[in-house]
Amino acid sequence: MNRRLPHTDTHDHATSKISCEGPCPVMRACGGCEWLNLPYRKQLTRKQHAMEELFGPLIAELDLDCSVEPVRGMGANAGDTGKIASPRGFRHKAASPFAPTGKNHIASGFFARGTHRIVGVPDCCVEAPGARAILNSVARAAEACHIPAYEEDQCRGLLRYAIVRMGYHTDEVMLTIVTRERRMPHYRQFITALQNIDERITIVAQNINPKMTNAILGGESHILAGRARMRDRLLSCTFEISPTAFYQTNPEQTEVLYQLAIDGMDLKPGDVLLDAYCGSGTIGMCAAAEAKAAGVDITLLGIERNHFGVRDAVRNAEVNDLCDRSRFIEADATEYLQHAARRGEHVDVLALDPPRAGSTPAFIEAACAMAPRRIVYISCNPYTQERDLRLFAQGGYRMIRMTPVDMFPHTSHVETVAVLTREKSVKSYAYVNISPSELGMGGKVKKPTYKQIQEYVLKNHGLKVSSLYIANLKDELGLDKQFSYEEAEMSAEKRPKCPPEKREAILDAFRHFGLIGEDETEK
Ligand SMILES: C[S@@+](CC[C@H](N)C(=O)[O-])C[C@H]1O[C@@H](n2cnc3c(N)ncnc32)[C@H](O)[C@@H]1O
Repeated sequence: MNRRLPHTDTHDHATSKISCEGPCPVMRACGGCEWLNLPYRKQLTRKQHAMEELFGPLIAELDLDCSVEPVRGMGANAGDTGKIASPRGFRHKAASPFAPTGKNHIASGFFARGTHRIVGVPDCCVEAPGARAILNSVARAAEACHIPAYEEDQCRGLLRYAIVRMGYHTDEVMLTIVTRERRMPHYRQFITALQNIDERITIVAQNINPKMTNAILGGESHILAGRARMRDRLLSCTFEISPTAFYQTNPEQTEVLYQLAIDGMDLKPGDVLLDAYCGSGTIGMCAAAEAKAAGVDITLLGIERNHFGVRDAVRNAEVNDLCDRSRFIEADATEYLQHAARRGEHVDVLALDPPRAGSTPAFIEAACAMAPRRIVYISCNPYTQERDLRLFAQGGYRMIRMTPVDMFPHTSHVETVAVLTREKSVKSYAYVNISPSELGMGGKVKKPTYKQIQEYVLKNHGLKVSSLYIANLKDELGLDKQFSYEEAEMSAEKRPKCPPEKREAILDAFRHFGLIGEDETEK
């Protein structure tokens, strides 16, 4: 690859460098760092209070023997009193949209809050040094090569975004351009210009997004120059990352987050660790590597629905010499867990790190039925996590640790790590869910599926009902011979209690599907 020192951006709007020590001149327009003017200690105090307010009632209601631990902030002094330096340069992934402005000029920067108007940003103090300069230089390279920028409102033009990922423990940089279509004029000249932006660029990739959407990435990607993946390290592992696979943006705090998760797993020799929503397999592999270094061999299973994430995870297992005892599966986490629970698969420790929407009731139900000794729930949205923790509690899990981590200084976002253990008094029970024939995967469907019953109840009563509630009622009415609480040795007190309105709604669905007669309300 050609090597040249970084460009100097010569455009008017880009010549005045933002001092990362002073106030940010585009803070109001950009809206990305709403707390930038608040001293860092105050930010941490606010986050701590918000988490105590959120999880306090849950801890009190369930009479849990834990409290919200002090938020792990950035910087060595984050836990002490006194002034804490305001974190800078911690975002190792940055993106810029592009738009044409005037004759052969391309604007780069951020979309002004709630609009498609681009605010020029010569430098950004929360991004890793050099990241913004690379993004702005992509616009200059496109101008030089006559690559038209995309017009959001008209859906025409070519160059939509650029995304840059800067290594944390390595000096590698991956640059991905997002275009409306694959074909580009002056293709070779443009790739060379991109490679020449910064000597650290080891990969130039192209992602194609033809859709009129606010999502940055489209479904198709390929490498234009350099290697297929960039390398970085987290804790004791090396990771190879594809252009579109998920990889955390704040690596310094990711190590704090992962270490808390690993400590919470308390892995023992021979354990099976299931890492759900595993991305490129980073949490599970860091845990397996740390255990291995301590002479504790475990088996690791990762579940992820992003094809590229799974491909990277398989490759990363090889890179970290963990492939004999690890497997990564491309699947929807809920569907996988339901099948695994039905097959009676064994898991000792479950780690889950779902997206902001949180996990699903069906995932949690199946997870509880599999009865792992520990569950470590890492969350980027504590509000959906709190909702899910209530379901885990109903399934017999007690939270023993709750630690917030500040992954996104200058914003109100907090990530959290919850460690749960299984209550000793909870007996295992048989897991019932949609059978393969009910899913239309074989055999003739004669009865309504659990899913059909759930959909009917949601549509006609506006209620979400779990398959365990349906199974419970089927068992009570003698409608299902596949499952019996008696056989599962589950006493009446331990069975899930279906609220009366849900019970009526399920009975209505049974009537609708002809499972019980019109006048059969109770048996
Ligand atoms: C917050 S990220 C965590 C990734 C990884 N644990 C890490 O720390 O890098 C959430 C991941 O869940 C994946 N995901 C989202 N929905 C999913 C689903 N229904 N089933 C499986 N994976 C899913 C996303 O592709 C993403 O990789």
